[in-house]
Amino acid sequence: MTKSNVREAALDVLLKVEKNQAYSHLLLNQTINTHNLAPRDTGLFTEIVYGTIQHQKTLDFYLSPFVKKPLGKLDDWVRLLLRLTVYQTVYLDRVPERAAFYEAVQIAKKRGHKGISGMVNGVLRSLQREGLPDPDSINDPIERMAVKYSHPEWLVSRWTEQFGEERAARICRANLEHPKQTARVNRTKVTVEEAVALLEEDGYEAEKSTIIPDGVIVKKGAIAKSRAFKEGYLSIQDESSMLAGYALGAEQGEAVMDSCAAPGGKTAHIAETMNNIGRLEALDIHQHKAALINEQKNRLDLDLINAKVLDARKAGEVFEEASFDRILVDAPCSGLGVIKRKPDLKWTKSAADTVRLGKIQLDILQAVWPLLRPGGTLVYSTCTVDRDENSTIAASFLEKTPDARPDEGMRDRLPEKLQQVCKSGAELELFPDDFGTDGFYIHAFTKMSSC
Ligand SMILES: C[S@@+](CC[C@H](N)C(=O)[O-])C[C@H]1O[C@@H](n2cnc3c(N)ncnc32)[C@H](O)[C@@H]1O
Repeated sequence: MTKSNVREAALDVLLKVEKNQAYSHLLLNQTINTHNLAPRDTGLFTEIVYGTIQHQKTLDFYLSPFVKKPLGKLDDWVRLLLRLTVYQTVYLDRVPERAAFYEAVQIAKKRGHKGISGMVNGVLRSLQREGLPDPDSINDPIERMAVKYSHPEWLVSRWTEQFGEERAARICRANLEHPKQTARVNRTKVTVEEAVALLEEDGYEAEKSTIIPDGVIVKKGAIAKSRAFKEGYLSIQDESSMLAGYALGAEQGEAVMDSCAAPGGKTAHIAETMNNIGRLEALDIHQHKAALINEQKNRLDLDLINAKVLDARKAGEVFEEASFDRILVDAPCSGLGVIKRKPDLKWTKSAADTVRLGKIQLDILQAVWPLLRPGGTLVYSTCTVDRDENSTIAASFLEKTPDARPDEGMRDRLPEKLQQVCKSGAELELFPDDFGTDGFYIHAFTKMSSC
């Protein structure tokens, strides 16, 4: 595939993301497979798609002085072509400006009439001549931060209110970084050292995580294609997500429920910490997603996992009261902690989503609570950075549940470095700028014995 086709393929994906609100990571994988992109093109293609979505607000700020009408009034493909071209010239060292401009005009000629290619050429040349406008010239602090770090204003304003201006800026900056490629070692099969050695033997650049004992960072090579992955020694998982398993602290022989389990990343971790011995019920509301849990179970040889299609809010109709030692509620959430990996989330989610999802989270917590035995542990976790979910929901749950207490022992079950950033013994609010992971939230509760 030529470079120009790579850019056209990127433009097509961006158009689909914008029009259908389709998820970029799914479309990206589809396009790589259907176009049979060579590995060297895959890198540029992925970079252009993610980078353009990630930086779109800043890119629009750069472009708008040079486009006569508001950018929103341009045809979608023209706006996206301008964005992706400026993205390459500003953020990618290896793409010469001349080449990116030339390709953009060629694509515009192919897709539109002569006037459009002339307009694209004119805008790009003016920008080249006059230089990029400076976001620091914006007076309003929220708008300035939103433009500078390419986030929607509602989100910047919300994070500033919830966490202060400095932390909000750090979150936004961290969201623009490239995500680390990380995996969790299946300790029922190999040690971390053995997994790293196997990856290196196969030409991967891998090292132990500095924050998670079972974690591996892979700097070069696709984990999913590795022998170690195929043999079931590794699971692809962000280091932050590995924390839920530690916080739960499930042990061999216990009865455990993972109430929102698909695709099964944390279920598998729990099964590994239980040494594949005991009882592990893994629920998910969606039939097709429960199949993903079974895929993990089979690949990793963790046969204690019992996947079930079930709405956790109805778990009481299926399971007996007080029948579980530990329950994980890794709840559906707005995902605002994973913007680094899924940049479309910041443009598609709204404040209303956090309220709607927060309510579902609370309903699930209350529904599964009776199934926990006295003295047992429930861990509530999300991959969002938002207090309308997370701490507000945890507080509401505690208020409505007389026999629930914060489990102050949770912090001691976490890896050492994470203990230092816990808000209390029972609560961790992990920001994407803390250790370069995704943002994550954990609150552990324990059930009082009624005596
Ligand atoms: C954050 S994801 C879970 C990720 C999973 N724990 C992992 O580590 O792979 C939330 C999951 O909850 C499921 N879900 C949403 N509402 C649910 C409900 N009422 N009962 C059970 N599962 C639900 C979704 O289908 C989704 O798979």
